[in-house]
Amino acid sequence: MSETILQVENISLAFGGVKALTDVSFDVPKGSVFSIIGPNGAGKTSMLNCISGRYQPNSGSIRFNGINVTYLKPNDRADLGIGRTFQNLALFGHMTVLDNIMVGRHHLMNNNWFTGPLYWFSKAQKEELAHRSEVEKIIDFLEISHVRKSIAGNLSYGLRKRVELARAMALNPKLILLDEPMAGMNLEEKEDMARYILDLNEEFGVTIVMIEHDMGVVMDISHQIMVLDFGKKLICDSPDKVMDDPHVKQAYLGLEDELEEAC
Ligand SMILES: Nc1ncnc2c1ncn2[C@@H]1O[C@H](COP(=O)(O)OP(=O)(O)OP(=O)(O)O)[C@@H](O)[C@H]1O
Repeated sequence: MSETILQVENISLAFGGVKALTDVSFDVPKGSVFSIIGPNGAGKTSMLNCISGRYQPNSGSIRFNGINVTYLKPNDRADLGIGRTFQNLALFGHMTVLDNIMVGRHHLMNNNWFTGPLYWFSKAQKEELAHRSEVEKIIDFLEISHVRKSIAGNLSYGLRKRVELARAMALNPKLILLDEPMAGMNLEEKEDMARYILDLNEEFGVTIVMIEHDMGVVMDISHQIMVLDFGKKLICDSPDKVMDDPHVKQAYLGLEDELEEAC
């Protein structure tokens, strides 16, 4: 049986009277691509936010590599190896691509406001160069070398999404949370992004938890899919079993054609 990297148990979360999540439990196997799907407002982003630490659930627990992270701050979870990208782009638009990715690296740096001024005299310079070389590897992997010095805000949407992935990778995550990585992309950009996600998973061994609305992509690259509906888990299984499930078809009523196509 494969090892579990993320164990989510009985998570419930409410905003006032709105129940965003009700008693949701699931396990993510280490090294897998795990997708969360469901209609609008089903609780997908809320679940990602509970895992990253942006939201604290009202009840339940989240364990990462056996460590209870339920009440840890987002930065502490990042230190343990949980990285993420956002549904709406969260890059520094006025900074270069390179600087945006270096920001993702900062939590791994020992250099700080105190040692920074000693840059030329201390280990800080060496450290900066080592980090820079790691960042260059990521830039090569994601094929964004040609825009490394460009201002992030001036890039096409597809490229900005790729830079965001690069920044999340810079953190050296063991688990990466992707919130709609292909939203707003054309077909070619989607194919590229799907390939990068698969390579990240297969070559770098990073576990992926992804929210994505494009059912074709979800079916193609996921090992497991969890379906949420009105904040509750409907099913969590292999892509084929999920798409055959009558409750899933019911939740996606009106989207049967899309489901058929994806199958
Ligand atoms: N910060 C918040 N404050 C109040 N209500 C919220 C907040 N975040 C989410 N909700 C509510 O919780 C429910 C689940 O929202 P969530 O964004 O998690 O769904 P989703 O499945 O990601 O939707 P979508 O596919 O549209 O992004 C919705 O009813 C939403 O309005």
